[in-house]
Amino acid sequence: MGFFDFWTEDIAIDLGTANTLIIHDGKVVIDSPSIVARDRTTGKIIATGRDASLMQGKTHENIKTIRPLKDGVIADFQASEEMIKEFVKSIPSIKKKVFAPSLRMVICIPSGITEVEKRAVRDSAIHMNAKEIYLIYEPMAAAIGVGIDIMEPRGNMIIDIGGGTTEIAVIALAGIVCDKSVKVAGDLFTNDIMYYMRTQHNLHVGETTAEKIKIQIGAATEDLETPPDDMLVQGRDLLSGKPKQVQVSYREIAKALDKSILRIEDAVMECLSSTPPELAADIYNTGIYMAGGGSMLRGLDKRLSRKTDLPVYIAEDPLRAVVRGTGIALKELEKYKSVLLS
Ligand SMILES: Nc1ncnc2c1ncn2[C@@H]1O[C@H](COP(=O)(O)OP(=O)(O)OP(=O)(O)O)[C@@H](O)[C@H]1O
Repeated sequence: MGFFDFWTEDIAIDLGTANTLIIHDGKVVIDSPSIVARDRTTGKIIATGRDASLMQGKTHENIKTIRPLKDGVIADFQASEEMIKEFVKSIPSIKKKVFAPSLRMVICIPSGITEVEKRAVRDSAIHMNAKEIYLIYEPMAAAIGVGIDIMEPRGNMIIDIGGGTTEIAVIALAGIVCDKSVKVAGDLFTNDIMYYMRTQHNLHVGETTAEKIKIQIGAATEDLETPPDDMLVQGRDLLSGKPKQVQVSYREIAKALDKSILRIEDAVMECLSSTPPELAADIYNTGIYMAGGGSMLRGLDKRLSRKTDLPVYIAEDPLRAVVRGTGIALKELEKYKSVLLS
């Protein structure tokens, strides 16, 4: 270990549209919604992560909640930098330090990201005192995170359904052979539910409530083997303006999400049809792996399996697969150098 290594901390970041996760010393030390709350009069950030997320939809005119990432990329640079700084500062072993350490970072990025967007991620890391920065594509990180040996001469398909994007990739010999990134994921599912409640029940529900509906009774198909019970949903009646409650079934939510899921199905089929035949033969044997929070939507694995005639497996801890893979790449930098963009 060099002298200056005492001042260097290694961190792996999954900077997601919905959640930011950080691994430090081999452990997940931050797992928090990607949200900040800003005081409009002073311009200062007054809450970050979970605290800011509790304020969402309940703020007055002096407070604004911001989600700094949109569709997997940084949309508000200042807010995103301040958010990551707060997260890094709150890591217990870094908090104890008198001087801010310099950082060696591996950050994962969507595969459909542009050069300008990559530059923005790098610049943000530099402003945070990062002296070594590596970027890794999300599907690659997800594949490592679910335990796929990406170095092998064997094709594997991975689908990462996050908050802003769904990334589909075929990986072999440590490279992405073909990929497809669509802006259809958890956030759009939530919007679909808000729209459905407005148009079918005349009920205006907020984003937080719509996300709760998605998690509690959301489904990708109307024929679930073990369906969840109906849910009572409260919101504001669009006609009378009064608070109102309605009962909603998973079948209704499956209908509400159908169009978005069709778009994911199409993207998967497109990726499969551009896969070279030898790799397609491998995928026939290995099946498809899914990661990301969106992959937990009930029945989505079955629906994709029916569509592709392939077995579909969901990662053990889908919300953490990407950060786990990013953390492994950080730990074994030499081994994974060929998949890291420096
Ligand atoms: N049980 C569940 N069922 C359906 N969706 C879920 C469930 N749990 C979490 N989600 C959704 O998963 C999404 C977040 O997933 P994840 O943390 O993987 O995304 P992200 O990495 O922040 O996004 P991106 O990769 O697009 O930048 C959210 O939209 C959330 O509502």
